[in-house]
Amino acid sequence: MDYFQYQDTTLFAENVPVQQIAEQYGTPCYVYSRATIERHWHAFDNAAGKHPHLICYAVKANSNLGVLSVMAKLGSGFDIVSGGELSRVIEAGGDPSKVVFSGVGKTEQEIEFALSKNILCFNVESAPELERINKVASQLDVKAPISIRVNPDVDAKTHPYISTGLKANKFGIPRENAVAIYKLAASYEHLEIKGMDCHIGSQLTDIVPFVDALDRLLLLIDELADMGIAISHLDVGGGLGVAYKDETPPHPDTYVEALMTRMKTRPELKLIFEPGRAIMANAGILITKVEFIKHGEEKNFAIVDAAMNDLIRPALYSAWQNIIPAEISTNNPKATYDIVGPICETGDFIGKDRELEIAPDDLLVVRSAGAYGFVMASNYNSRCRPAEIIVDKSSLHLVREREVLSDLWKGEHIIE
Ligand SMILES: Cc1ncc(COP(=O)(O)O)c(C=O)c1O
Ligand SMILES: N[C@@H](CCCC[NH3+])C(=O)O
Repeated sequence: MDYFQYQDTTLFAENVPVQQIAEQYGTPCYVYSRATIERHWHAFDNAAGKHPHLICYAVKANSNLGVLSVMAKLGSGFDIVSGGELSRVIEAGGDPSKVVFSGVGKTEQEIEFALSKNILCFNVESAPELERINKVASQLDVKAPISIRVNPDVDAKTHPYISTGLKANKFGIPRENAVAIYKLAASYEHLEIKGMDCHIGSQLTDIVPFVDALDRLLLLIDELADMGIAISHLDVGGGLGVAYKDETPPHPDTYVEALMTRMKTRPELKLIFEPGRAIMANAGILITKVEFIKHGEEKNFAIVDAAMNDLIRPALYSAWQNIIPAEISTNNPKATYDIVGPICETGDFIGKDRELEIAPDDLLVVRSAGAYGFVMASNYNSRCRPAEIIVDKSSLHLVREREVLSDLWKGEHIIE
């Protein structure tokens, strides 16, 4: 079921025509479907069934408070990578005791903040980080719950910029050093070993690397158990891919069920999932308006009001996202366009070589824009960042106002 569908020639977001959203809130704007978010989240949760588990939505994919509040109402946990993300989770009504804290560079202030909120676990990425967490916990006279992020060294076969499970990556502890680091953790008075975690990359479309990684971690858990180090949860990270074009990633339930087959003999070991993209990417669109049509010698350009500052994935990863009209029209000649923004960079494109029948003032919709969209937006070229809206059946909720000019220089000062 797709909640962004045409009825006749008109594209709808749930029960609302996209055109109406643009008229009400202007363009460019991001729109997220509540029903889609909930359906994706439940797909993970239901597939895990009765086995002890927690879905910790990866906040980095889309950290809008409205989105987080939808997730919080479902009883979701959260995977965070900064004090800022923890603050957002709390602000949105999320439960800090369901928060796992990932990331390679946690500061003392962030650790102290997270300890004061009694988070579920720190996913630790290095020996110096263990030492730092122990130090902060001892100052507060508490025990910090920790998990070690083990790098299982499996090739996730994804874009090199978003592959994280290989030896050459900055993330995690190499498999062969894992026992030593767990022993080190056990020696610290203010740490409490809770779990083991991994995250092998993002936009993975094959199930095999996930299962391989899980198998490697389970062997390690057994090895630690023999040494008297008990692990009570296993966090398998995120990374499940989505269909942007013709990819065929496993459905969340197929993915979760594949991992569950390995867990049948371990009813006590709680599983944690950290999906980001799989929940949010196809729950969101970016609406943009065609400003000009420009016919060049070699190319036709549709210059739109969204740019790489609003959605950087095409420019950064050559990512392909579908671009479709809000209203199908046959009044205009069919032509092949590069869809580009107004920013002064050749790399400022949203899509290339797209066949469309469009004219100035038409609305275009960039699909699969709910994850790593607004969160990676910037003010480059002093452009105000777009509005964000959640559609819930026939209701629209403005969950982030479009920036205004004075937001651009907030906190800046001129000198005399
Ligand atoms: C530790 C960790 N967990 C979860 C995620 C979410 O990944 P994805 O959006 O691919 O599910 C990421 C980002 O790749 C991550 O670094
Ligand atoms: N930002 C990336 C994904 C990064 C994953 C972060 N761990 C994307 O848009 O695909």
